[in-house]
Amino acid sequence: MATPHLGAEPGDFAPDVLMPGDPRRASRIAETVLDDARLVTDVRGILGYTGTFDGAPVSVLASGMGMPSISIYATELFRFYDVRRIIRIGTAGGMAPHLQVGDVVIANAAHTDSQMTALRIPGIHYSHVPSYALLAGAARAAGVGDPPPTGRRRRARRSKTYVGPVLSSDTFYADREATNAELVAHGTLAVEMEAAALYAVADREGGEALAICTISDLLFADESLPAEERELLFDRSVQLGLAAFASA
Ligand SMILES: O=P(O)(O)O[C@H]1O[C@H](CO)[C@@H](O)[C@H]1O
Ligand SMILES: O=c1cc[nH]c(=O)[nH]1
Repeated sequence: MATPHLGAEPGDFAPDVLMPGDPRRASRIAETVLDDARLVTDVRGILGYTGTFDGAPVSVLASGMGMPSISIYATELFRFYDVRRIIRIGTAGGMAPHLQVGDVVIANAAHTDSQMTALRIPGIHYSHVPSYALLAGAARAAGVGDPPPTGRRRRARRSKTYVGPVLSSDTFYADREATNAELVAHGTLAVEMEAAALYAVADREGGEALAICTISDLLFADESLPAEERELLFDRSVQLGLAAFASA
């Protein structure tokens, strides 16, 4: 039975789902990473595929942009399709000054300016946190906490992976320098638009979730990638997400 927003039948989705915001990124992941991927839903242009990776079933479904959108898809996956784990494969704006475009942030917490989750439990400031097992699996795969490389490898600045809090915002075009400075002073690494709601939905539905975002813009340096390059920013985050699925 399809849901209002997904055309798939029961059993069409794997228990593990990768979830980029962009439907084109979902197609590229299905085409380039999964084996035997088949389209299972295209309602509203939100594309979903199921295939395998290293023999294990894996799905990829776009979330669209923003917390209302990802909340609908995550709820329907957990509630009606027996999905157990969702890893968001996103892009984000770098807030902390040590970040560079192409770096990856694994979100161990998500602050938010949204009312969606503030209203979830009256009187409570809800903590938006990921599945510890998925977080630990992704961080281990990324070598976070390992000793720094020595010798020649040390010289090249490759894409780096960080674990830290993100801001999940309802607004992409926000003029809030003072707020951003305070957030950075409190350890926030990057801004995106879905992780907090995904974490809250996973908690509510008894599932597990994690957000892994690639930096596509720098808020402090006026650097921003064009749309076609954002579409391609997923290699490292998908690799870490799949490793987290396999290890947890
Ligand atoms: O690239 P995705 O996964 O869509 O993520 C980021 O990009 C969109 C804004 O450009 C928002 O959805 C934000 O969270
Ligand atoms: O939400 C987002 C995503 C990418 N870059 C931003 O600045 N914000």
